[in-house]
Amino acid sequence: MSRFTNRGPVRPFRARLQAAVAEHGPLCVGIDPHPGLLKDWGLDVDVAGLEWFTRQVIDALAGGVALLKPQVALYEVFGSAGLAVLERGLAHAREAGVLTLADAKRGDIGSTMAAYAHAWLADDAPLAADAVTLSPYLGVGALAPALDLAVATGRGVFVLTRTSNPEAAGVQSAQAWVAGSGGSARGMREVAQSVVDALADHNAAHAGGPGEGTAGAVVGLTRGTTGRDHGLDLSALGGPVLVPGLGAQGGTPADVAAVFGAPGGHPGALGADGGPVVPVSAREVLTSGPSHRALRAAVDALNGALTG
Ligand SMILES: O=C(O)c1cc(=O)[nH]c(=O)n1[C@@H]1O[C@H](COP(=O)(O)O)[C@@H](O)[C@H]1O
Repeated sequence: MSRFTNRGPVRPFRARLQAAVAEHGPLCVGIDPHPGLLKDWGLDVDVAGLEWFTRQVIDALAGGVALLKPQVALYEVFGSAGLAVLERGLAHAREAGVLTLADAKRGDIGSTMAAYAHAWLADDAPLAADAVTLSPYLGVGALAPALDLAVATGRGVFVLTRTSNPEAAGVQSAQAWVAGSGGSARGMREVAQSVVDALADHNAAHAGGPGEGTAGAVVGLTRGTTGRDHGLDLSALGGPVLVPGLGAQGGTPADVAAVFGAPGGHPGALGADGGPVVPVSAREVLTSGPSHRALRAAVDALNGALTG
């Protein structure tokens, strides 16, 4: 049965994200159950610990945060039992009314991509989330099954453009020849920018329709970007921007403001219909658990600093 049965028309993911950001602030909290965190929370590093950790984060933060981003890898390490925990966690978050972004970083050739898309974005999929992260190394065009399914089901995708890890620069900053399509011109362009431009073309094709703003970009915040522009032209993106790198990776709320302009989506920085900008923190927030009150306080403090 469709998860949207009896819910009426589905609002596009970006509109739902914008509403959640307006209500709670821009922060996305990563649910990253690292073994060290499980131990710090007094849990065993096993499936029961994973389940308890996941449930506590959701119970503590549903109703207080715009977006939760479970890190799929940290469930996969437990095999099928770990994926079952993730499945139950996604269902619990859905019931609790908090948006979820499955951080699976999928990307493959078209026919396989269709299966990945179904796994994370179809109404009847056990692991369906509100959005999923994608990797464009096989070409942004290869991601079409996911972008199209997200449009059809009112979900979203976040595609890696400039990631927060230093090793990425060699690939993402390389110059690529772009043949030009949609609104983007022919010519040489940074790989990261060519991905942004392809996402902008997708969003432009769905502007004003049910798939508006489906394609988001991941633009990492790192120590290296402090005080500088992120070096991408996001003005035509027309979708949300996920910004990992806060806290454990060295980024601060001041860096978000410096690099992206006003937090939460700034019309001047992203174009009139761009955003919202959604900074991510996992470990920095999670280390304050397992107390629900402390987790919520950590989120409130970060949201305050991001919007202050
Ligand atoms: O797609 C992501 O979420 C992501 C992209 C990126 O460029 N950098 C990055 O750190 N992430 C993810 O964001 C989370 C960051 O976790 P913390 O460094 O603990 O806040 C991890 O789950 C990463 O896999």
